[in-house]
Amino acid sequence: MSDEMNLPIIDLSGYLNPECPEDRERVIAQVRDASRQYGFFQVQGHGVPPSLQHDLIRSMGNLFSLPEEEKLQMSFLQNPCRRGYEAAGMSLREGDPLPDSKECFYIARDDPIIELSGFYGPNLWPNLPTEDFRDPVWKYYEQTSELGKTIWSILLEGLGQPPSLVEKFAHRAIVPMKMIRYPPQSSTLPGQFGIGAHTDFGGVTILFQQPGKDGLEVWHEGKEAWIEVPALEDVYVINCGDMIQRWSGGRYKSARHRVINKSQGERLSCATFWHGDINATNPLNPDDLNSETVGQLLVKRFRNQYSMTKESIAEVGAA
Ligand SMILES: O=C(O)CCC(=O)C(=O)O
Ligand SMILES: [Fe+2]
Repeated sequence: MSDEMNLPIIDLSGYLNPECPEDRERVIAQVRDASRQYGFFQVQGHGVPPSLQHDLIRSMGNLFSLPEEEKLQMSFLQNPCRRGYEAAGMSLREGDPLPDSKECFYIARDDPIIELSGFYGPNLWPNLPTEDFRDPVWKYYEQTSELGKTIWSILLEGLGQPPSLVEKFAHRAIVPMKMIRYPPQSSTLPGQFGIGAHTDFGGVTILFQQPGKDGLEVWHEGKEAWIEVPALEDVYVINCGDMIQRWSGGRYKSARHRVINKSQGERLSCATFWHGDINATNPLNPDDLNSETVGQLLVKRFRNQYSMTKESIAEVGAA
């Protein structure tokens, strides 16, 4: 069941380049209200150039059209830092009848040395000319990573905190980026989702939908309805993950969402997840009894999917 509701579109330029103090305050209030009501909102005036968004789409096309065999050689399951390729049909959520139809490619911070169970380490890059993938994708990563941190500052200000509080958990922030391809719905099985209903588990998600390729739906608890989020040119979808919901004492929501590819052909999207430092605990409430860190959350998420050793789990302090 869908509904007439729309997620607000917020113009971030009032925060990034304010002409008067009211501009910033307006954006902070809009972000706060949307995060309370929906856990989701859309933004324009975000500063990521459209040309870079187009370069990302082109690069993702180059990657996903590589032969399946070559993609499988980059499997993230064989990579010590969980970077690389996830084939279609590999994610099955509890309660879903069928696995997701999506295929993905993961990158993250690029560190020369593998540390802390691979949460820090080098990326894996496909064998494509650098201008056809690595350069534009990295540029895009850096820009959306910056945007993620800015959104965190705005969210913190909405809770009456100074924007600089973000620096407390941004020393070597964990920021994975997931490039996603959804096959045409006609080539999926009946009842199969592009990505089944889930909440994001961590911090801020910066989601880019290929313009015109609708498919994202967000659950509105109050109305008990799925809100369709159109894929608009130069507009990002932002949402709060479970960690934000917890850190904010429930003031900001982490809303369930899913993807059913509504376009005729394939659909591309890209999610940058700005979580925070691996050992970060709730900066809003040092007395929070649930002091789960970003690293512990990540381990929880991954331990079913990967064979993580006891030692590597202990390294990030997760029993
Ligand atoms: O592709 C999309 O529109 C949403 C992706 C998503 O929800 C996720 O990767 O967590
Ligand atoms: Fe998600």
